Amino acid sequence: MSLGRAQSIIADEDNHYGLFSPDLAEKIKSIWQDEGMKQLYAIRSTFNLNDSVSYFLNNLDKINTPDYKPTERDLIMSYVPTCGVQNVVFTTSNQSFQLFDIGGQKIDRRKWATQYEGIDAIFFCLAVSEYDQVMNEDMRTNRLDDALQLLEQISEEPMFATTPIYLFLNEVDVFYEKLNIIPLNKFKPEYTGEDPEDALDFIESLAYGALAKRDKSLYRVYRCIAIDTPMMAEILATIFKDIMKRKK
Ligand SMILES: Nc1nc2c(ncn2[C@@H]2O[C@H](COP(=O)(O)OP(=O)(O)OP(=O)(O)O)[C@@H](O)[C@H]2O)c(=O)[nH]1
Ligand SMILES: [Mg+2]
Repeated sequence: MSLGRAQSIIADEDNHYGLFSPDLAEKIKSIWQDEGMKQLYAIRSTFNLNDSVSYFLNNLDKINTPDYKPTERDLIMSYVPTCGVQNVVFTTSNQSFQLFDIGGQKIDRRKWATQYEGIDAIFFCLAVSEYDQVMNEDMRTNRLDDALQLLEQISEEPMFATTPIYLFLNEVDVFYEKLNIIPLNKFKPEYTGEDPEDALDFIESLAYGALAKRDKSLYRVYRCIAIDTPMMAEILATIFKDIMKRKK
């Protein structure tokens, strides 16, 4: 029955954008409840499905209304790939900051380094949960290996020799959830630990390895869940204080 519903959703291409008809919304909800779908969702990383899909499908009734206005939470949960470089100016603790948000996709990386002389800090976000995933760009390169290699490259870039790097080991929640289904040693055979903490320590040790040639005072490592706003507020407050202290 679900297969028939799925096929009719795919065929109904004209109604994929904008408000879904009640019939289409019901079909989507019914498929989302399907047992097979639950099993498929548990292995979503094998086909690079975004982690916030459950959030939006669980909230379909709220979203699929003509006067729907996204909440702050909805915006945090949405994935909008950064194209090129986004320049954001914001104020915190009476201090203005300029942030260059650089897309992590390979195509955006060509613009790196050459433009960023004289910056006060680098924020590097590494998704620890991506240990089993490949890059969309080539469907081959392991995402964790790629991120670690890029971290090492930035860490050793002469232009950033005195720039502090704040490394976010992000998506710890997804990482813990995933470990039960996809063992870490399947992708990192050298990992011999047993519990989730060992696994995170192991990933952290890989990150320290990538930063090894850098003076210890020039980087800080944080484990985090970016969608946990209070957690991020606390971490970022510490970081912005640290940046200001370094500038004095
Ligand atoms: N569960 C969970 N989801 C997260 C976490 N961090 C980010 N996400 C989700 O992952 C997606 C990340 O989106 P962005 O922050 O736009 O991604 P990005 O890293 O800037 O990606 P690019 O712009 O392509 O480089 C969003 O759907 C977030 O809700 C996390 O710690 N836990
Ligand atoms: Mg982005």
